[in-house]
Amino acid sequence: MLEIKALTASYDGIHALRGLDLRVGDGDLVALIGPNGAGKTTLMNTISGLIRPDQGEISFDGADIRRVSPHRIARAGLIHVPEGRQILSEMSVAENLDLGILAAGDRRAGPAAAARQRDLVFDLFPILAERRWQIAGSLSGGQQQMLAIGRALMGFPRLLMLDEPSLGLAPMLVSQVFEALGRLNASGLGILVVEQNARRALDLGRYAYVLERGRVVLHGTSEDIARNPTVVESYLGTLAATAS
Ligand SMILES: Nc1ncnc2c1ncn2[C@@H]1O[C@H](COP(=O)(O)OP(=O)(O)OP(=O)(O)O)[C@@H](O)[C@H]1O
Repeated sequence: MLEIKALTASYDGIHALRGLDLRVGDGDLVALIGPNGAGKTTLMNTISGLIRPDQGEISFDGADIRRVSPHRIARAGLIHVPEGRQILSEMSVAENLDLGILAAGDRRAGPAAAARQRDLVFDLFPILAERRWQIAGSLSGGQQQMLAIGRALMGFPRLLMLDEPSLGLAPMLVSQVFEALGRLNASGLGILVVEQNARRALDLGRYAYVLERGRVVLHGTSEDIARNPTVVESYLGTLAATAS
């Protein structure tokens, strides 16, 4: 589904991605972990067309998307929930969800399919149904994250990319959001998720990539990564004390 080869990207000549390979198959749930500055956000922004790569390949369903605009990438079914959520805080929950339909473009199904998709979002996050007429900016951080995911779902994604969906969320809300991601994946949706907390990432994903300084330094099944001595020492050991 998503295939990345030898990808490089930079900011004003400073390399952020240095020859990165990654693959997300149909219906996979893949977690990206790594320290601050490893390039996780840059990778997501490059995949979704917000940053032009210097070199390398990015293909989605076999099509080269390196020079494709972000809205066309979303139309193809690759939808990005950026870090910081970026919901429209002056608009209601319902209006934010309706805007998500635009991402589907030509793939947009009729009103009946959109209504079914809205029901799916409300089933996944019942609080959004309760608050559908509320101004989005008045939601809690966790509810805003649910809205950001809900809005992305309204674009009928085939691969959903999420950048740190747990950032700033209370542990109970993290569990709710991750449980929702697990349910979506079980229904066939491909998911690529950046998660700062390695323990959570490995619990969530079936497959994981560890990024450091713009490169993949390790990848494998979550069980294998969780047993890797370097990961245990660098990520799990120190995080065990702070993990919720
Ligand atoms: N807009 C920017 N301008 C210049 N350099 C940037 C910019 N954004 C990121 N960088 C640099 O690119 C590298 C990768 O950053 P990136 O934000 O992709 O890492 P990350 O793994 O997502 O880290 P974090 O967990 O802190 O978000 C870092 O060295 C960072 O300082």
